[in-house]
Amino acid sequence: MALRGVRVLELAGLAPSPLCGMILADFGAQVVRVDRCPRSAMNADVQGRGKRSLALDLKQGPGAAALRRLCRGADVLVEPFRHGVMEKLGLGPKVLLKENPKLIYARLTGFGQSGKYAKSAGHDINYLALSGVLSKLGRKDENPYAPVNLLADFAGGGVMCAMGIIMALYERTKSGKGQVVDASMVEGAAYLSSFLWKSQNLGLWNRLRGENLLDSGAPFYETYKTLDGKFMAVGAIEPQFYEQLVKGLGLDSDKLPNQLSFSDWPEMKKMFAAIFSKKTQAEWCRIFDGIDACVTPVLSLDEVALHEHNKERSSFIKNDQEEISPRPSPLLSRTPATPSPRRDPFIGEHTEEILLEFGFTKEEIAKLHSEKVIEFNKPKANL
Ligand SMILES: C[C@H](CCC[C@H](C)C(=O)SCCNC(=O)CCNC(=O)[C@H](O)C(C)(C)COP(=O)(O)OP(=O)(O)OC[C@H]1O[C@@H](n2cnc3c(N)ncnc32)[C@H](O)[C@@H]1OP(=O)(O)O)[C@H]1CC[C@H]2[C@@H]3[C@H](O)C[C@@H]4C[C@H](O)CC[C@]4(C)[C@H]3C[C@H](O)[C@]12C
Repeated sequence: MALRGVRVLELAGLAPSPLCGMILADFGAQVVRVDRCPRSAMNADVQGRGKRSLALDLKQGPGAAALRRLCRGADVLVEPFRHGVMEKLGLGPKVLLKENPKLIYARLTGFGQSGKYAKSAGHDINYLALSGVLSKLGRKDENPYAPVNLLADFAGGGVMCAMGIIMALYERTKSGKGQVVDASMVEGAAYLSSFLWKSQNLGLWNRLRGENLLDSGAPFYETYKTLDGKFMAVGAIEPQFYEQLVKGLGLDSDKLPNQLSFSDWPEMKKMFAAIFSKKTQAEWCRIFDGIDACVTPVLSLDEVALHEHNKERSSFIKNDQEEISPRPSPLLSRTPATPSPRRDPFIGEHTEEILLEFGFTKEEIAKLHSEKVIEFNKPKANL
């Protein structure tokens, strides 16, 4: 696997950093999630695939010292806290990079390691708002709408951070040096949305939110409800695909307004909606499958794995617990990801084995355990 042999320490955080760690684990890295200790009531990380868990109290001196020792044997550290927390623990980049100059020290935050908000709390919607991107999302005459926590937390956060780590690992193969990856979700969300800025002069965004080509303004770039209460997604932008769409709907384009006649779009949408509501999703699929009209069914999370296209590519996988989730992407031809089929780790499940691997003696481990700096959580063997 592409990242085989890379040793990652992921300090347990909320959604973004766990995705970053899971991506690295899926592509072969050995990821140790450092969980808080004493253990919190529930494990909030639902992206623990392929990771192992070490429960370590960083607020106790021996706990912070233990993490420093772990970092001396690691390639990557991912920390998900607001700016200044690691420094307060005596675990800032200056300390850890001095002890291990090859360490990739990834800092995944909302606002970055500097600036007015660096120490402020926030969540996806706040970062998306500050990036400018949220202002472009939403339907006509409605408030801006954040698409779940996908754009800042995951696309602009976890994925961007993983990309930064992998770039720093590649650079290290030439320089032999580590560095700090300052991954701000505000900047990550904005960066992946560069198209919004770069296409300003194309006339794509001249109108109010929800009245443009790609933001639910156009009748040919929209979702429509079907007779059975499901939906079809229409993305027929180019004239040749739009022509196929019109034909599939049983209309004659010669009798319709010009495709790009903005003022006619609202009426066109009503007409398309009325037509789509007359047939079931399956009936529309029989009409549009196989023709270039850019029309696809809106599938639920339960349906995706059963769709023939996704089945043919094994785009969704099942783990030992019969849980379905997306296969890691992209698909590398020679060294594909091999996502673990095992359940996610319990907090502290691997504390002892990890410390032994990193050179701690049994006596040292016993002392840390007696001082409640670490916790063990060996699951009961299934009898
Ligand atoms: C699923 C829900 C989340 C959805 C995603 C949401 C929409 C997001 O946007 S997540 C992205 C949040 N932002 C960032 O990650 C940016 C960077 N991080 C931060 O800005 C902050 O961490 C923060 C704002 C997110 C949180 O601030 P907080 O003050 O809590 O923490 P920090 O200032 O960073 O400091 C960390 C402190 O912790 C100490 N620490 C860390 N590790 C250790 C350790 N190993 N040992 C000892 N101490 C440690 C560190 O020293 C710091 O201490 P100080 O503060 O004293 O310096 C989920 C959203 C809410 C979840 C639910 C909730 O948490 C309650 C339950 C908790 C339970 O455990 C699980 C079930 C919950 C119901 C839980 C369920 C879900 O996870 C949520 C709903």
